[in-house]
This record gives sequence, structure tokens and C-alpha cells, in this order.
Amino acid sequence: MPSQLTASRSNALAGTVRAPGDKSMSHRSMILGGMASGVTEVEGLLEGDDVLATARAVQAFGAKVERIGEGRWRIEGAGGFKTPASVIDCGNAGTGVRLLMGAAAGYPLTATFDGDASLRRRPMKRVTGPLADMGARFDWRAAEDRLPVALTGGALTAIDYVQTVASAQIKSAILLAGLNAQGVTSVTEPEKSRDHTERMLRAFGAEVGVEEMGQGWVVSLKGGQPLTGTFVAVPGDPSSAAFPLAAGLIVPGSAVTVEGVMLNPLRTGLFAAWRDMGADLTISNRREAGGEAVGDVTARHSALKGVVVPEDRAASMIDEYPILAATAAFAEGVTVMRGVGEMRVKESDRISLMVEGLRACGVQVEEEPEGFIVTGAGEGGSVRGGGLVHTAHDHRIAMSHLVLGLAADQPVSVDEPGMIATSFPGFVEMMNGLGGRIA
Ligand SMILES: O=C(O)C1=C[C@@H](OP(=O)(O)O)[C@@H](O)[C@H](O)C1
Ligand SMILES: C=C(OP(=O)(O)O)C(=O)O
Repeated sequence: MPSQLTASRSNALAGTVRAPGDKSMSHRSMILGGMASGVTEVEGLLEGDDVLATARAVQAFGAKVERIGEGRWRIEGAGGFKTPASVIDCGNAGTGVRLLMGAAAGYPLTATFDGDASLRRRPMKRVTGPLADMGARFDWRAAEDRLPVALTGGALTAIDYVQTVASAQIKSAILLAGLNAQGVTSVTEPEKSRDHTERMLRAFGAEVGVEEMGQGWVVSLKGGQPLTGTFVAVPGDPSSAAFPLAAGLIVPGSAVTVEGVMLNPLRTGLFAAWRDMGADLTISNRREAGGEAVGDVTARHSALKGVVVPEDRAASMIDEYPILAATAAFAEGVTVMRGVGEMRVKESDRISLMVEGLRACGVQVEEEPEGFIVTGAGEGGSVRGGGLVHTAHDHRIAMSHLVLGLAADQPVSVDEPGMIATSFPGFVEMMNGLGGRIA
């Protein structure tokens, strides 16, 4: 990958592509496969850097992990994790490290977790706090709340945990630890976060209880349940499908179809927001795959209008605000995105980097502590582009600005584009195959 990528104004994009496998489900298939007894076969696995780091981690914890074809992996679980021989390096992956810490906490082992410079900046106490309440021990190796951290697991007791932020990573870490804790562990979420862990645990033979509560729910599970290896078909990642679809919406004359997109309603907030903005977005061939709703999504160039994104939709599209903001730059009027303070603790401070990047491309943006507001160019106007965007190694910041560059007047460049491979290997080739100009 070159040290910079530049996207230039493109003619209409057209064609049909397949989204890479869902990152959330791919991490979970590896981790549950490693915890289970027997063989798990995964199809459609996302072979991005984040998931490959999790695959190596699961192997280090004692499972046999083998690639048997493109996107096809075989995991022979040892029925539990063992003390690994070396440090568990989770690379750039927040999901990887937080879920692995939860899973590992339930076993009598010691393990040190680490990650790249970006992951070392992200808060870990949100997960180690509740795991410590269950009985795990954490020794911070550099600074409190930050990787690297050494975990001593085993002999856990169930807790009832009430979340203050809707986070599937926190919920999943606690549930995975709860599998090997004494008693019934529960997690209360004020707003529902993605439920792939719950669904996949059931596929591996565990019973998971759900009780609706207002806008949220209480998810619970009894400790001591064994997991049995199974077959997992991973559908396409809606968070990745968002990029070619966004290009379809903003490049005049375009029609782009992404096949096999997972349509779990806890992941499709972006599609709802785009529809509110007047996007011509259609879904066909609805079906089920891997225990999830799936469909083919087509985006056609649309005259978008600004909207106020409902704050209670944040959890269902938290990773999609950067690309929503890029499309909002072309909409008529103002798009208000609030209640998204969590964006500041992702691979980068995504609010401040989107504000900086969009401004470098001539877009009017206002920053707030927990949100941002984009004023779009509208149908008669145009987005200048022309910026060199600082991505702080954040894949979604890079891809969002490259998509913007396909419809802006002047080319848009991003630094350090190598990180795109954490979630979307083949992004540039896919976009160019549709008619985009990224080099
Ligand atoms: O559980 C998951 O797979 C994820 C949960 C989200 O994080 P939070 O749990 O921190 O909201 C999301 O941002 C991340 O990309 C993937
Ligand atoms: C936030 C993300 O991932 P993670 O938390 O796993 O690093 C993401 O993919 O946008």
C-alpha cells in the first residue's frame, strides 16, 4: 500500500459487488470456536488484520486454527483457554482485545494483552472493571486503563452489570466471562447494542436469556454451560457495504449494488438515516444466512437533504457516522449528529478527525463535545475537496474521505491508508472496479 491514496472525481459508478465478511461476527466466530469443544468451521470470514490478530490469539490460547480456503477457516477448540506462551497482540482491534479479555478471564490462566499505538490509547477499564468485579485480576503494565495489561483469570462469580454506555464490546466481554462464572450473569443495556454474541452463543449450544426493558434489555446467562463447535456462515458487513453504497448515493448517475449485506436491525441505523435524507436505497432478495437477516442493497445517486439523526439510533450505526458525514457534505441543508461521544474513543477521535478532514475539503462543519453538524452543499452546490486528510491510522476516516473525493471537485488524499486492511482488504480494488478513481 502506498503512503498516500488519492480519490479523484469519477464518472457514474455502476455494478454489483459483495461486501467483505462482517467484522463483529468474524471475531466472535474465532473466539467462540476457540472456547468450544470440537470443530468449528467458518465460511465468509473477514480476512482483515483485526480478525487475523484474533485468530492468532485464539491459537495462542490453545486452539488449532487453520485456513482451509478463501474465507474458510477451521478451528479445533480445546474446550477452554490455556496460558499463552507470549504476549497477546491484538493489533488495532478494540473488539478483539475486549472480547478476548472477557473470554480469557473465565479460565485459570495468566495472559498479557497489548496492541498497536492506537489501541494503546483506548480505554480498557470499561471492560476490566466489571471483569475485576467478577474476580479477575488486572495489572496495568504502563498506565492505568491502558494496554498493555496482564490478566489473571479463573474462579469468577457472576455479576449483574448495568451499562452506562450502549456497548456490545462491554456486554460481550461480561457474557463471555459469565460462561465460566458461578451463578447467573446479567447485563442491562439502556439501549440495545448489536447482539451477535448472544446469537452466536446460542448457535454454539448455550442458553441466553433476554428480557425487554424500555428501549433496552437485560441479557443473562448461567455459568458452566459448555460450548460445542458448529458451522458459522458470516454474512457481509453493513459497516463496510456503507462505503460503496455511499459512493453510489453521491456520485451523479451511479447505481451500486452490494450483495449479501447483513441486515440485523441493530446494525442498520445508517440505512435508516440515509432513507430519512431521501436516499434511493432499495433492498432485494431478503433471506437468512448465519442466523442473521441478509439482503442485497442498491444505492442510486440521490438528491439528499440534511436531517437530525435521532440520538437513540447511535448504537446501531456508531461506526457509520464518518461515512454519513461524508454523504451529508453533499446534502441540501444541515445534518445534525449528536449523542455520539463514543466516537471519540474509537481507533481515533473520530469527531475531531472528521471535522478536521471535512474542513480541509472545504465543508462547513461545527464540532460539539458529543457530536458534530455538517452543512451540505446541496444540489446546486459542490464540495471543493482538495484536502490532504490526516487519518491517525483510522480505517473508517480514510475510507470516508476517499469516498467523498470521488464526488468532490478536487482530488482528496489520505495519509497512512494501510490501515484500511484492518476491516476492508480490497477496498480500493472494489471501488475502482465500480468505476471509482482511487490511486
Ligand atoms: O462488538 C462489536 O463487534 C463492536 C462494537 C462497537 O464498539 P462498542 O462496543 O465500543 O460500542 C463497534 O464500534 C465496534 O466496531 C464493533
Ligand atoms: C471501532 C471499530 O472497531 P474496534 O473497536 O474493533 O477497533 C471499527 O471498526 O470502526
